[in-house]
Amino acid sequence: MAIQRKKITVVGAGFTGATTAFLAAQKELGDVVLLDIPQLENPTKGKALDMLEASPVQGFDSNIVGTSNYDDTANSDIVIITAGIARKPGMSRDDLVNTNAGIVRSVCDNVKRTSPNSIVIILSNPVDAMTYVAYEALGFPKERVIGQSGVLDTARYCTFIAQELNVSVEDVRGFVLGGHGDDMVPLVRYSNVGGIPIEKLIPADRIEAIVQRTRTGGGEIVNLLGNGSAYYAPAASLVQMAEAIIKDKKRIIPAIALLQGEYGYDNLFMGVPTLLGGEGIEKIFELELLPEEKTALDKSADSVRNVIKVVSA
Ligand SMILES: NC(=O)C1=CN([C@@H]2O[C@H](COP(=O)(O)OP(=O)(O)OC[C@H]3O[C@@H](n4cnc5c(N)ncnc54)[C@H](O)[C@@H]3O)[C@@H](O)[C@H]2O)C=CC1
Ligand SMILES: O=C([O-])CC(=O)C(=O)O
Repeated sequence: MAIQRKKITVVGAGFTGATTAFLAAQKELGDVVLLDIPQLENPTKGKALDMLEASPVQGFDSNIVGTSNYDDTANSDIVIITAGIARKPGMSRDDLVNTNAGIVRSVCDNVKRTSPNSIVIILSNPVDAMTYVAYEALGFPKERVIGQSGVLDTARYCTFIAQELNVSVEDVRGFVLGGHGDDMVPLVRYSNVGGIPIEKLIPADRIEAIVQRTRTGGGEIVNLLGNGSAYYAPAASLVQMAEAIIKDKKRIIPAIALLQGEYGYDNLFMGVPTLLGGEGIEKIFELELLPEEKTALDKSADSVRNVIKVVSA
């Protein structure tokens, strides 16, 4: 019997979407369909063809097509949603909420029709609220609606720790809990380098500086770019999540999940450590938090709730 390649659709062929498509193809995760609005059909086809023409040089056999027609995305295994507007200097992610909620809803109506069995990963900001919007619009089981924030936030955190100690990023472990906003919660107590707790290696004031820089890491890039937001690290993060699902790797990865009692929150989408495998979110890990950690997480949860209120009103 012929082996069926996996099919990955990336909705939104802008900076994050195009980069994600290329990275996913380079890793041969499956065949990639890149979709944008009809007004951008030719540029989307052009980007996809350009990527495909890199395949003999890079040595990958994934197919990549560009389209504006959801029929071409039919029966995708994974759909990654990057559609929407990005912020500019002076804006918060929450300023995007109304515009992007409309876009994510309309994208999800199409995904529901054409790829009813897919696992959907949402990137569009404000991403915790957009994951809620997608969940409502798709009507899929909660395991199959996942938001991306924790891989990226953790990657930034680990980058800064590795820089501080001048050690390999490969030996740095940690993770970030909470909403994808300036009050996210990097968990210092669970962070280590080669198994050594970072509190034994980095002075407290420097750890605090790293935590703060992580929280505002997206804004740092927005200010440097001047006309858009980060896309290389976000795309790499999406591809790590897609790979965990496609290869059923059962990785422990922080992701935005629907919380129904976990950490004391009900019906809230927020970043928590999850087990990602072939079924999507196969488990949520609930850690015991110190009172100050729980207070910080409550603050982040309140911020997420306030944004979700805007889109559920
Ligand atoms: N959750 C996270 O960690 C991150 C989230 N983001 C968010 O991802 C989103 C995309 O960012 P970029 O790719 O940099 O923006 P971009 O502006 O480069 O690309 C967005 C693309 O979406 C397309 N689009 C708009 N409406 C659409 C629709 N109805 N159907 C299909 N495509 C549609 C646009 O035409 C555009 O090509 C933004 O909301 C940004 O804030 C970006 C980085 C990290
Ligand atoms: O900062 C932004 O607007 C984009 C984003 O979510 C990030 O890079 O963390």
